[in-house]
Amino acid sequence: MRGSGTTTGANSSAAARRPLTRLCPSPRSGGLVLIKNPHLDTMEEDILYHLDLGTRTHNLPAMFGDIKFVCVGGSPNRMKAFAQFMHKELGLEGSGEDLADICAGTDRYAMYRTGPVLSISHGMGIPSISIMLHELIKLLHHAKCRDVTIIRIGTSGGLGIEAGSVVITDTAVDASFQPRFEQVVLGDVVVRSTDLDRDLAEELLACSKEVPDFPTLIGHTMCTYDFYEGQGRLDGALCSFSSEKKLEYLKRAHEAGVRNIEMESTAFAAMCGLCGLKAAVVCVALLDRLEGDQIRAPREVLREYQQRPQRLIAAFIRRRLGLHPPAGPALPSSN
Ligand SMILES: O=P(O)(O)O[C@@H]1C[C@H](O)[C@@H](CO)O1
Ligand SMILES: O=c1cc[nH]c(=O)[nH]1
Repeated sequence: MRGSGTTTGANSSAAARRPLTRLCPSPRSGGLVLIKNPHLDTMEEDILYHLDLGTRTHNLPAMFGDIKFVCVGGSPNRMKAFAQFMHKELGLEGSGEDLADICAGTDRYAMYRTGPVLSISHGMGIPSISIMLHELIKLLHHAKCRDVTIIRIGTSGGLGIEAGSVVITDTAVDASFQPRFEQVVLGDVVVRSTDLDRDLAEELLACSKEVPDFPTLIGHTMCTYDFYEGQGRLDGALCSFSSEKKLEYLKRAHEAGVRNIEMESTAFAAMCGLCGLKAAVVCVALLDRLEGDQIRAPREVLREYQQRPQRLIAAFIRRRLGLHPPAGPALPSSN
């Protein structure tokens, strides 16, 4: 049974860590989403402010109760393109071009649904994805969704892999290569596990055989709080280290099993894992960070790279729904 984490005082040593037991999950969820907040039961209404949805204003079970796949990614346009692509891949009526943004009342996040698939943007970085996930997980809970699989489809910097490769994360690690997510709660550091679903990662790797025109691999994903110094880049507005130190760090990451670097996976893995959601992270590498820092590939090439995780996830969802073998060579639109 997973607890919600261990705590340390913000300045105390690791030895002082003690388990946080008050929010332990029930082991029997029956496929429902597990909410680890006793206060929610006492609320008459829950306003999902950043999604522009709420339990009084919307019939969440009717709107979302049959959702089985949730896909998240940084960019609103990418997640719209993914929903439209999935609409075609599922053979649903109409072109899918007119799918409406369910969160149109706010410009924080964008959300689209097609069939049993929900596609949502989360912005850049842990604070942004964390806010979205709090509200999304509560939405799935209020809607009484069951057996939901959630996948982050993103971009990343590769480590020792060819640009355009797709990495399925087995373990999300922090910038010290540890499988943990640290969140400050009431001044204490709460440490949460970043386990992802191994079987799901293997299932996705098996599906990658259906999209053989790019390399797909399983590896650790390093999650950082910044794109520039935080990822060992020499090209930010600030840089406090040498090119030798940078390469030494990235090589150590590679030796620890890291194959790509992005900015959301530890928070995503920790929050989804604690709430009983089967979760995966699938990101394309836009460059090999052992070869440089700047993303130099032309926009067209980058657009095609971004479609790769989408195509893999489409093959996975089709397979799960029994819509196998895959349809023709459709491609997501250019976002
Ligand atoms: O899902 P995306 O492609 O936004 O994820 C990565 C990590 C950061 O959010 C962003 C940095 O460019 O890309
Ligand atoms: O290098 C990269 C590319 C995309 N996203 C990241 O976080 N890092």
